[in-house]
Amino acid sequence: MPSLGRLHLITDTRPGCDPLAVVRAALPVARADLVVQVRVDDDTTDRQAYDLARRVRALCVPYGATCLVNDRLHVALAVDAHGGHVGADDLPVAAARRVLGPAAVLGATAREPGTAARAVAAGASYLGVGPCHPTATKTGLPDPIGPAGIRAVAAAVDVPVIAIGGVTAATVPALRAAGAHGVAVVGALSAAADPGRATAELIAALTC
Ligand SMILES: Cc1ncc(COP(=O)(O)OP(=O)(O)O)c(N)n1
Ligand SMILES: Cc1ncsc1CCOP(=O)(O)O
Ligand SMILES: [Mg+2]
Repeated sequence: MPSLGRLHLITDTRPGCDPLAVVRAALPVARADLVVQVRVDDDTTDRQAYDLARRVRALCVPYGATCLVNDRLHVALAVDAHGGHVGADDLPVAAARRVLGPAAVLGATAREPGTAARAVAAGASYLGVGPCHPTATKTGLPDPIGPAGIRAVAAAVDVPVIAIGGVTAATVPALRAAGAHGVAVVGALSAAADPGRATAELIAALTC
């Protein structure tokens, strides 16, 4: 399995956002270090999710970037994405691995070592761990776990840990020092005035 990119761009499809514009800006900067996770609102139709995922995959491939689909693994298969990401409200990791097959990239959400270890045992290729810091992007989240939470999970598993939740370029160094392989962001890129420059700042923090 190829190494996993360090910067995970999670698409923001809220009103006023242009997810494809952000992806187009990030790709020439992050190239193969970019993972684009197609995440849509719950009220988005499968057809809309399919159309977005198909276009994201087509943009990613020439740069060697990875295209994943959040939650909707049938859409991941339909567009021949590189894999998917599941959490507690999605297919169990073992079932997701059966759906995607052994070669796919499969991410799972965890926030403590026990869940993390079980997800890896069930077939997760990487873990999305958080929320690390406060975020308004997703509601109903548990309390942030901070770099200490990342450290506890990273010590318990041998797959890449991707820190998520309130991540900015300024918070990357502490998350990396705690053991994170990379980070996942929504707002740091979707709300950036210059997503290309914001991508460069995140990549610099991830690779220095
Ligand atoms: C990299 C990464 N980590 C965590 C999540 C959250 O996934 P999940 O818990 O399934 O919640 P939703 O994203 O489906 O609302 C993620 N998407 N990516
Ligand atoms: C989907 C998700 N899961 C945990 S936090 C989060 C949203 C992260 O968004 P942001 O990077 O804007 O804090
Ligand atoms: Mg989910």
